Amino acid sequence: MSQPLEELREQLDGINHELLKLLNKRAEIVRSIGEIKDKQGVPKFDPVRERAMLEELTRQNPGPFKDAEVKHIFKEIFKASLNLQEEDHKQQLLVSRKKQPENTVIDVLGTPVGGGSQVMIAGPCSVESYEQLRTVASALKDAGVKVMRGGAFKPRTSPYDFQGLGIEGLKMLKEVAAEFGLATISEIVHPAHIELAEQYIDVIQIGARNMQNFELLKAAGEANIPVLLKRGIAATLEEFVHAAEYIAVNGNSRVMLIERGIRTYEKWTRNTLDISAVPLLKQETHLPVLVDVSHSTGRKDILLPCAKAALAAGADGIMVEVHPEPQVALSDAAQQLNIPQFQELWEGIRLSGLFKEA
Ligand SMILES: C=C(O[C@@H]1C=C(C(=O)O)C=C[C@H]1O)C(=O)O
Repeated sequence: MSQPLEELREQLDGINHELLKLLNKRAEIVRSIGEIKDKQGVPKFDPVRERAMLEELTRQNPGPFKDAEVKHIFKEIFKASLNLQEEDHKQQLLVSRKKQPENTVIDVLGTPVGGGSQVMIAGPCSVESYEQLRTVASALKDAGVKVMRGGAFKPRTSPYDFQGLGIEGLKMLKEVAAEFGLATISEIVHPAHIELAEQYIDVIQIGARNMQNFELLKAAGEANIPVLLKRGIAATLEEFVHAAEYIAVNGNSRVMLIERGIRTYEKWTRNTLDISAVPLLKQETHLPVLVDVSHSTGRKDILLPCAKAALAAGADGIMVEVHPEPQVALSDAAQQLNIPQFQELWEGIRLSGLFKEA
C-alpha cells in the first residue's frame, strides 16, 4: 500500500532542507573559489569546468530525471554560483556602493560635487588664447558658474588637427581661473604630466579615449587632486567602473564619472547619450555622476532637453562646451555654444527646477 500523501510530503520537506543545506554549503565553496580567482585575476566563468561537471553528472544519473532536466537544474546552480561570485567581487570594489553606501562628495575649490546639489561645468573645448579664455571665464563668472573646463592637450582623430597648447594652455587656465575665481578642469593624456598638472588645474580629466589607458589611470590614482573620468566611446559600464577602480585602488578616491555618449549606429547625434548610465552608475557606485551633453550630442539644439533628462535621471552635474566664436573654434566648432546660447541654456536649466545649486 502506498504511503499517505502527508507522509510523502514530510519526506520531501526533509529532503528539501537537506538540499538547502547542501546548496548553501556548496555556495560557500563557490565563494572561496571566487576569492581565489579574484587574487589570480582570472575570469569567474569557467565553461570547461562546468561542462565537465555536467558530463559527469549525466553519466552518474540514475533517473527518473532525464539528463536534460539534470543539466538544466545544475546550470541554474552554476548561474547562481557565478552571480554570487560577481556580487562578492563588486563588494570588494572600492568604488562600489556595496563597499560604501554613502555618496562620495568631492570638493572642487569649495563647490561640492555629488552631495545632492548639482554642478555646471562649462568652457571651451580647447584653450586657444588668453583673450578667448578670459571672455568665457568672465561670462561664466557672471552666470554664477564656478567650474570651467578647457582643453590644453587634445587627443584628436587626425594628427593634422589642432593638438592643443599643452603646458601653455594649462598656464593660461591657471592665470585666468585665478583672475575670475573659478575652478578648472583639463584633460591630461600622459602619466608624466599628472604631477605637473596639479600645479595648474583643480581637476584632472581623463578623456574617453584614455578610459582604459591603465598607466594613466594608475598615475591619476597617485594625484592629489580629483579626477573626472570620461566613459569610453564604446565602454561598457562594467569597464567604466573598473577604470575608476584603477584610480581609486592606486590611492585617489576623488573620482567623478562622466557619461559623454557612446558610439552607436545613430547618425543624427555625434554619440548616443546613454541616460540609463546615470541611475545605474549611481546605483552601483558611490561616485558623483555627471553628463557631458556637448560631446554626447555633438549638437547645440537639443542640449536643454538632454540636460533636463540627465538631471531628472540623477546626474550630479552637467558639462557644456562654450566658446566666444564657435564658428572659428579650433576644435568641436559644431557643438560649442556661444555665450548668449549658453546663457539661454543655463537659464532653461535653472528654470527647470531640476538643478539644485550648492
Ligand atoms: C566555482 C567555480 O566558478 C564557477 C561556478 C561553477 C560552479 O558553480 O560549480 C563552476 C565553474 C565556474 O563557472 C569554479 O570555477 O569552480
